[in-house]
Amino acid sequence: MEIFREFTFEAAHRLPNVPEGHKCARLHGHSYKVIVHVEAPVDPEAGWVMDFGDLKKAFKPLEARLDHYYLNDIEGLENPTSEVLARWIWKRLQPTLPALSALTVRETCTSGCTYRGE
Ligand SMILES: Nc1nc2c(c(=O)[nH]1)N=C([C@H](O)[C@H](O)COP(=O)(O)OP(=O)(O)OP(=O)(O)O)CN2
Ligand SMILES: [Zn+2]
Repeated sequence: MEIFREFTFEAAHRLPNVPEGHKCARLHGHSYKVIVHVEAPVDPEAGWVMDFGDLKKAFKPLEARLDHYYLNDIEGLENPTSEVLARWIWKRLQPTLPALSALTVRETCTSGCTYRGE
């Protein structure tokens, strides 16, 4: 079964590689939403895949690194598109969450991406 937990953080960014005149070349911010999915069998004794609280603990260091920062200043996020950010988070979360199955990064209510580690 697959479970998920949603996290939010606020951050500023600009996209340095967009075509000239693109609005996203300008400094702006987002209330990012990250949805972390974990897939594993339901433990028959506990009745859950894993404790949502442990998911929260696993994401905490990432939230601390991203919340209220200028993403372009962070190593690996010099071009902080949703896609780059999803891969960046995956790489850092997967070692502590080996059952990580999908990661959705939403920049706005209507835009985002889902990464499955491919
Ligand atoms: N594939 C991607 N396209 C875009 C990304 C991205 O990360 N991956 N990022 C942006 C910008 O960061 C932009 O801030 C968000 O884009 P957009 O959805 O266009 O945002 P708006 O809220 O301004 O949308 P409108 O409906 O036009 O108001 C751009 N593209
Ligand atoms: Zn943006």
